[in-house]
Amino acid sequence: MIVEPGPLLAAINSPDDLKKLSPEQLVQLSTELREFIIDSVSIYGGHFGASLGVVELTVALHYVFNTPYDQLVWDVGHQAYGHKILTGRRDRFPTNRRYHGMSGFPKRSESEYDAFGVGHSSTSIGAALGMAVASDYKGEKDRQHIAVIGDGAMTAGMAFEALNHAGVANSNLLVILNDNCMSIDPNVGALKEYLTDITTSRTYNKVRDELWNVLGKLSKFGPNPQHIARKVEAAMKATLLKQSNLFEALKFRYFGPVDGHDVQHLVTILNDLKSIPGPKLLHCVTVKGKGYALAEKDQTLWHAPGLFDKITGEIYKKVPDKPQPPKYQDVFGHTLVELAEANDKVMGVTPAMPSGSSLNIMMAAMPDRAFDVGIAEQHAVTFSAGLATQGLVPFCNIYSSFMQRAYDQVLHDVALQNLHVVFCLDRAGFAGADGPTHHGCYDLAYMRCIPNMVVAAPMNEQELRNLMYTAQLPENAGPFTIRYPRGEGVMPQWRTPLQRLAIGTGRVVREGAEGGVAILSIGHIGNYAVKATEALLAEGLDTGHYDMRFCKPLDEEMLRDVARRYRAIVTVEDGCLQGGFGSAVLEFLADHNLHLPVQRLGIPDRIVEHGSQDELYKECGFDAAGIAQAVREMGARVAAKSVSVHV
Ligand SMILES: Cc1ncc(C[n+]2csc(CCOP(=O)(O)OP(=O)(O)O)c2C)c(N)n1
Ligand SMILES: CC(=O)[C@@H](O)[C@H](O)COP(=O)(O)O
Ligand SMILES: [Mg+2]
Repeated sequence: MIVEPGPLLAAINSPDDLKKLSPEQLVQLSTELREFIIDSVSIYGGHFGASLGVVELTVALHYVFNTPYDQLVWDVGHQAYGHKILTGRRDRFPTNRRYHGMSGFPKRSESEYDAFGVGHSSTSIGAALGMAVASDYKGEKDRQHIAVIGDGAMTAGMAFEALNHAGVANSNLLVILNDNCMSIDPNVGALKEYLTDITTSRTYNKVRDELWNVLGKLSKFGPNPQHIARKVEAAMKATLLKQSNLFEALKFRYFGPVDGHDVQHLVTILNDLKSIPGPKLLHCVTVKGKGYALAEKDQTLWHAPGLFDKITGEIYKKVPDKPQPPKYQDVFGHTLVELAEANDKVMGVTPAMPSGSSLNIMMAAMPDRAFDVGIAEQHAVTFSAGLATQGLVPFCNIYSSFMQRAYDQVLHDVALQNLHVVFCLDRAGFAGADGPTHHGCYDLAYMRCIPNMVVAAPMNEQELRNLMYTAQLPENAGPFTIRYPRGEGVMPQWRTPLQRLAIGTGRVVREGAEGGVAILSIGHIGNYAVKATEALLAEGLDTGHYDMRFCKPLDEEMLRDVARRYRAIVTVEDGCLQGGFGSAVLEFLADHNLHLPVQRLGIPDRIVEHGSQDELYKECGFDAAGIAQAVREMGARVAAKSVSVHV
């Protein structure tokens, strides 16, 4: 099905075309752009509410500024669909987030209009400031630099680090704060309260109302005391908002709050701001999901709803004919509550992903023991460390790729002090359609090299539960990482009894023929190895399979047995090959003089783009067919070697 753009939108192939419209036509264009996004996302999927919320802002920005010469940086980039459509990518939209298709986020390699590659939050101000300082250096005085950042992204330390720098850099930087009072879930924290306060101007309104009343009652001010009051009010507003304004305190000129859905007013304001040099912030108030009633109402659900019927609003769900396995994230969420009910030391922490991690289950059941700390991965880790110093056992759940932000905190605040923090890294391995910014490729490698750290990955729901149970036991006090992928596991009946696992022990999935090949897998990808061994058996190749469960410490006894029994090994991980699980196996074999050929399967040393998880496993050669092929090749290799030795 093709989505037809409205007549104005159909004629826009670049911002130059947009600039031919009159300011009055921008209202109609905004309606058409919004319709196009609704139609497209309903059919092709992707992020939804955030782009709807910035339609007018997007139109106004490209209308007023001279992009791409003026540099426009979108924070996170999940709201940039309108930007992509107006900058020559309208007709590519059906490929959005598809394998080999357009990226769901701005990407420098995709368009000159994408000034900065994004996906992770809170980078926009720093990047735009870097561009602004570079322009200063090059003498490009006329060049504008704009960062569009949401209220959620503004909660991160990185955003404040950049504001702190920009305030004294005096470069030509415009920060647009897109304040819709939402993150993916409702935004949290004191900054949110502050923004709500200045948006509704509670303090100012209160003082103004009191003054108004007093003056209205006093006849001694003359026939129209409220005329005087208006003048006083204007002066008071300027003083009150200026003196107490956080951004003004950081040496930004603060403008707003303004209605972010009034496109013509936005054009006027942006034109005015263009001529004001130095750091300035425009506070826009918008509605996430604007223009699609259901998305305005349930903003979390409609952040990225999947495919839906745009008329009825029904979100399509596959109706299975038999019970399906749950998502790993839900197993985490329910199991954590179970553990917390039995152990009053167990706590939960998420940096802004309560729904995505399913920590919201514990937040609802035990609100005093589960915390959304905002988009603040570093803080989430150090906060967890603080809890642990007091004998509590925090489960700090962070998406694997977002944890990259908090590496020093894991090392410095947790591992060095050997604190009992359990890191649950969701979205480990390929994240899928979100692409390289979100793939959790590196965690096995980056966690494995940290002293005191246990690193484990479950192959199924039961193992996730058992690992979580094991991790919180007092005997395992110390840092403990459990990583698992996006999506479903394999066990429809997943509420298995909780069992302690001995640290550093694997599990024999299948004992293969002696002298053959053994597959060593870590985590959920082991299920693809099961399919491979079944296919190989049908060909007469009886292949061993070991679910190692722990990347650190490795099951050394199991490895010695494997080295004795088989003549070659294939390791499989949905993580980077450099320094990951396969590397750990190689190190062990080398360190113990165990000489047998090893083929490592995993994520190669290059950027793997977006696509479905299965497409990416295939691309990297570790789907079931790829694993089976590697075993065949290893089998042939050792067979050839033994023939030549005997000859
Ligand atoms: C470092 C990092 N942590 C978490 C996320 C996940 N994430 C993506 S969008 C988002 C909410 C952003 O809220 P806001 O900036 O207000 O934008 P809105 O969706 O409201 O437009 C979150 C938490 C991320 N992309 N990057
Ligand atoms: C933009 C962003 O970072 C999130 O919206 C992310 O796409 C969520 O990913 P999941 O769908 O895996 O929770
Ligand atoms: Mg927001």
